[in-house]
Amino acid sequence: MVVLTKGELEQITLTPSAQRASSPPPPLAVVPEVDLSTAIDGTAAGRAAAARAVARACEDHGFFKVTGHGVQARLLARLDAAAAAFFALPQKEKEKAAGSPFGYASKRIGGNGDLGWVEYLLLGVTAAGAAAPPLPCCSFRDLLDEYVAAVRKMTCTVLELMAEGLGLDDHAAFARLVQASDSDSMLRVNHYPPRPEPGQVTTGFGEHTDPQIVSVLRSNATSGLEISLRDGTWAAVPADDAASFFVNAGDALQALTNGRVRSVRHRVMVSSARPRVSVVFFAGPPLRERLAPLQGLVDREGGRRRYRDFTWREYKTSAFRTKLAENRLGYFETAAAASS
Ligand SMILES: O=C(O)CCC(=O)C(=O)O
Ligand SMILES: [Fe+2]
Repeated sequence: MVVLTKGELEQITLTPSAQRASSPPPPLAVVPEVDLSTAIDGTAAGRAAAARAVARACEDHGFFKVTGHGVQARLLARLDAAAAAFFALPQKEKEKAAGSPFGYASKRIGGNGDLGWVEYLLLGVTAAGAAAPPLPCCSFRDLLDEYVAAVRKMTCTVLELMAEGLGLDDHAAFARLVQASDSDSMLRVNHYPPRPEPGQVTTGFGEHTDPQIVSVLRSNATSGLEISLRDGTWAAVPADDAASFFVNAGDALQALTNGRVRSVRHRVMVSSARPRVSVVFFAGPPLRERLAPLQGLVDREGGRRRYRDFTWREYKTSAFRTKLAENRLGYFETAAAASS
């Protein structure tokens, strides 16, 4: 993997609160693991077991690891190599792909002053694949399309299992939103260079919840990701083996499930001697989609509805005005949820 030597990231001045010079890292998270192969090519009983495992992992943690997903290891290795080659380009070259909201950016996350020790490519995803700006790097663009197709398919399998495991009659309730030709999904490729000062820990990506239904994430087997547990403490996600994916529930799923699945707060802390590269597929609904807690799940709570209806466009407009760390879903809570 590539290390930036004299990049512009090194000129970021982060606030002292973004640094963690001496405090010990948080304990390791126990991340549930679901083997999708039993659902993809297994028996009905295997599928039912995988559905239960996905639903349990969602309800307990909102964060889990999937293996046996069927996405080819060769594709993942090629993507890692292409991402490393892109971020190793001279700054001027990378900036040819700069844009807002999509394209290359460094250190600025969103439009409200959030900074991190990160540079990234944010891409829209269309029915045909990744809507990338012209990228000054070889075959990156074609690979992104291939990757999006494979990961979207796997994400939809996970979402079908989730609906099944949560006991919904409509097993396509979540997956349909991501399969729609106008689904508002995105892909982000993040690069966190190692810190130049030994022992220094810096915020790579400040704490936040992801807006979409789920985010499906993998990295180059490098640590840094941390999740907030139900009691509010932080836990470090053990580095993955570069062949598995992590699934992270987002705000849209929390609303659709009437709060039964929690959108997991997470952040990336950078200390490692290795650069971290992560690739995140954000599976979102169409902008026009009206999201409301699913009736079957509201009924199970004695009719108590925790979120009011909102279109995905409304959520995004509202979230766009906030800082990264804010509780963006709070704005859509009903009085019943706020008082519970
Ligand atoms: O780099 C990571 O592992 C997580 C990044 C992240 O949370 C995001 O892009 O939303
Ligand atoms: Fe995130």
